[in-house]
Parts: sequence; C-alpha cells; structure tokens
Amino acid sequence: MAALAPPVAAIRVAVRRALTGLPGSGPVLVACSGGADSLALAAATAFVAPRLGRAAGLVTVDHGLQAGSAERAAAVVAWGREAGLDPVESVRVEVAGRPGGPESAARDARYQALAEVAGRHRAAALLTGHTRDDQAETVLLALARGAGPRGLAGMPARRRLDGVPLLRPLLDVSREQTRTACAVLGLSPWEDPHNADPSYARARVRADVLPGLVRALGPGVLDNLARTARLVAADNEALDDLAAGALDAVREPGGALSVPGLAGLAPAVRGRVLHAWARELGAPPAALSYRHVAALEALVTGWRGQGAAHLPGGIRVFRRADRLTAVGPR
Ligand SMILES: Nc1ncnc2c1ncn2[C@@H]1O[C@H](COP(=O)(O)OP(=O)(O)OP(=O)(O)O)[C@@H](O)[C@H]1O
Repeated sequence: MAALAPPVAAIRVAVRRALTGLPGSGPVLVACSGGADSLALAAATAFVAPRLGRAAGLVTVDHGLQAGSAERAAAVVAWGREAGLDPVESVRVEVAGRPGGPESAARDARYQALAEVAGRHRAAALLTGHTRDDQAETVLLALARGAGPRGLAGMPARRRLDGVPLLRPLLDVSREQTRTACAVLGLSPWEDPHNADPSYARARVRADVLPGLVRALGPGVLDNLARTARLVAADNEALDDLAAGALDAVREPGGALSVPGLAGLAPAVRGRVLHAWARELGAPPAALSYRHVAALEALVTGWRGQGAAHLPGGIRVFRRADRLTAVGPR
C-alpha cells in the first residue's frame, strides 16, 4: 500500500484531535467554501468522523455576490455527497442591507446561516478551515492596528457560535499543506477572487507582507506568529479570570465601582475590569474601543475633575464621591 502523503496525514491528525472527546451525539458540520482549506478539511472529516462513530456533514453558503456563485455552491454540494458527507446543504444568504462594509456584512450573514443550519441539525460542532497562515495574517493585522492582547491572541481554536461549538482544527496546518493535500487527493479547489483583491488589507498582507517577512526572517516566521497567538491567548485567559474576580471586588452596592479599589489594581487587570464593566453596562463589544476604556481609565488615574466618559450605546460614566457611576440606556 502506498504511504499516505504527509499533508493528508497531518490534516487527518488535526481533525481527529479536534473531534476526539467532543460531547453530544449530533453530526459535525464542515463549513466549506470549496477553497483548498475547507475542502481539505471536509475530505479529512469525511474520513475521520465515521471512524470515531460520528456523522459528518457539510454546509456551503452562497453569498450571491459573484457571477457563478450558485454554480460553485452546487459543485461543492455535489462533491460533498460524493465524498459520503451527510447532511449536505447549500444556503443562500442576502448580504445587501446589512450594516458594516461588504466583507463584514458577508461574514455576519455567513455565520448566521451556519449557526442556523448547525442548530437545525443539532450539530455537535461546526468546523471551519482557518489555517496557520490565516492565523499569522490575523496576528499581523492586529499588531498593525494596535489591537492589544485580545487581538494578538488571534482566532481561538474553539469558541461558541449561538450555542454551537465552532472548531478550527487546522490552525497548526499551513496553507501549503491544504493545497498539497487537495492535489494529492485529486480535488480541484475553488479560488476566491477576494483573496487576491488588493483592496482588502488581508489580501495585501497575504500577497506582500508575509512573503516579505519570510524572505527577511526565514520560513519559521509563520509558525512563530501562530505560536505568539497561542501564548497570548493563554495569558489573556488568566488575566480575564483575574479581572472577573477584581470586578466583583471593586463593585459597590447599586452597581457603581470603587475608585480606590480600581486604583489599587495592576493596570493590565484594571483595563480588563473596565472593559468587562462597560460590556455589562450594555456597550456593544464591537464598538467598544481602546479609546473608550482609556477614557474610563482617565477617570481613575488621570482625574482632574473632568466630565463623563462616553461609551458606545449612549452610556455615560461619571466619577462622583470616589465612585464610577453609569448613566444611560440599559
Ligand atoms: N461560502 C462559504 N460557505 C461555507 N463556509 C465558508 C464560506 N466562506 C468561508 N467559509 C468558512 O470560513 C473559513 C474561513 O474563510 P475565509 O478566510 O474566507 O473567511 P473570512 O472572511 O476571513 O471570515 P472569518 O475568518 O471570520 O471566518 C473557511 O475555511 C470555511 O470553513
């Protein structure tokens, strides 16, 4: 018997690791665009899941944004059935009229549709094909916009999407490995034109910045960026735990926060306490920026009798009698 090509084996091992011990008896569903990453993931899942006694299916989302998108979705569905995946679904979404830029509107519509399908099938998990290269790009983009540790942690290997576990089994697998695996398995991936469109920052990072970094610093740079994300994610988790305890400790009756209590915290913990409190008050997380938390911080450590700090969602926070007190819609 011919030896299994190393990239095919590496992807199967990564999927096996992600699925082993997964609670629930429902199927796992692969979110598959037809691109090399999610196609290689779907092929590996079709192989691994049944061997773990688990059904595996596929969902593809048709954003209706490009000519031929319905044909692409139909081709992915046909391949999925042939590969033995079940259930296999294509979902058409409406992107127009959603808030945000076209990229984020498409992403919101996609995740909403994926969550709906996963919920309907009582899926044990939804799997996406993000790779180590996607992770390296995410870390670099976060670094460049000054996102802080939350951004530098990149994409988590698991999170919840509307109650369904969302797994990214390929975060340690390179894009080159998924492409080679597709070639070895005789699969023809679809090339997303957006991935090469220089009007997107991520596409420019992919085409120019990462190859330049690899040339200057060596091929290890991609693994190192992904490792940075893992290390920072672990630190974040510990700091978030500390901050949750500290928030409870500085809470005053009526929901205000004690200024002397906040002043006594380490700055890294205090920033997280203020961020968590702002979310609790109802500030939409996506709109809550460094600037807002810095304004809260200034009420504690840069006090000069200033007025309210304004948070997204119409919330104002005042410092009165050594307390931070919030006013605004709940
Ligand atoms: N049209 C689609 N249908 C189903 N799944 C998709 C589709 N597009 C992307 N995905 C899933 O998302 C993964 C990442 O794709 P891509 O990098 O294009 O997403 P993105 O726009 O960067 O959004 P995000 O990184 O937040 O998922 C793919 O590997 C695949 O699992």
